[in-house]
Amino acid sequence: MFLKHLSLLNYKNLDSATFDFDTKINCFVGHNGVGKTNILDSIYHLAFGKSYFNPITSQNINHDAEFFVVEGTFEKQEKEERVIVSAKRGQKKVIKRNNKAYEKFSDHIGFIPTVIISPADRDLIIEGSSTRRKFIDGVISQSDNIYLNKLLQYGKILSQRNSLLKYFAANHSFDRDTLEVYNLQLSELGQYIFEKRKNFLSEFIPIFNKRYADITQNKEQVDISYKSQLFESSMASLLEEQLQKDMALQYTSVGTHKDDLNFEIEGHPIKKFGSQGQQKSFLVALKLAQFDFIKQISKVNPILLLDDVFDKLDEQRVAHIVALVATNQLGQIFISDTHADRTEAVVKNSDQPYKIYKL
Ligand SMILES: Nc1ncnc2c1ncn2[C@@H]1O[C@H](COP(=O)(O)OP(=O)(O)OP(=O)(O)O)[C@@H](O)[C@H]1O
Repeated sequence: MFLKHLSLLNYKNLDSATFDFDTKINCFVGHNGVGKTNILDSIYHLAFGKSYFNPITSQNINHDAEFFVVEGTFEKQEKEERVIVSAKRGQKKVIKRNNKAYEKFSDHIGFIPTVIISPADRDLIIEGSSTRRKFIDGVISQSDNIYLNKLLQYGKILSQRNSLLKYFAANHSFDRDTLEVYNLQLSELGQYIFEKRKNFLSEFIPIFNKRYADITQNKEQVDISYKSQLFESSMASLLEEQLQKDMALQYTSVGTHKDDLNFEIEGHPIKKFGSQGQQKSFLVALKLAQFDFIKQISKVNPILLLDDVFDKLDEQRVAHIVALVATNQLGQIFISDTHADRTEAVVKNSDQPYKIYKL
């Protein structure tokens, strides 16, 4: 699968641009702030229906414009697929595939398998648990639409249950039957999400470990483990046990929305004890494992977006990625970089066809 053609209108700082891409390597080079990352992000937008960097749609519209349009023509299993994402200020975003608008954006997720490696990935290590939940949910959802829909349903019921708890507090009331309806649904969905995440991680972690060992030549031992309250108790029992606390807090304090991942190096949290280089290797391994996992399930090479990696990674890690490109393990790749010479040297080295766009 590859992106053949991209056209942008008023997407962030890009007023109007069109590209005809190579099926292998495409590089965007230019000074800081010219819009290289924004081009990669527009491709991400076609795949996920939102920006990787700024999920607020209206902020992706050029400051001086009323709307943006991103249009991509992909070739997937020898068929041409046209995806258009457009947004107008004050209106709902529209995503179309072959001229037909999606009713549910979630139906589009996974259609254009895509992985991004970016300096912003650092949030996965330094930020709170929601970034790590989003990561695993994103990887699973790209290959499992049922999971994505259950996850969305869970979020909806959770917020309804929280509203109910607030209503009880505001009105000094309690209605066990109504609460029970939410508990039942939340328990079923939570249990499903827990099982899926657990099974996914049992497959994903060995892939990740292998990628980390390849990048670092087996230098140190890293690990990912799944942290969930559901290991101790079923979702239904947790909700029951914590009812008094939830009533006092006026929100649901237990469930899969509290899950997290432990990222460790030699048995210690990588956030506190990993060097910068080890953290970078960890993140690249995580993303390449995402690539492998999606490829294994979808049977196509995901599009790989490499944002600023040459600037932010050291030589050894860059050499590793280039070697992957050279051995043709990857599919179509988009690279952004500030140094034209460096990019050219790297991609020439890979012996693969490429195009360089100077912005
Ligand atoms: N909605 C918007 N309207 C106009 N400009 C925007 C909008 N959102 C972001 N920008 C601008 O886009 C520019 C950043 O573009 P981008 O991140 O793609 O740069 P880059 O070429 O990748 O730079 P670097 O090499 O520093 O990463 C900034 O100048 C930013 O202010």
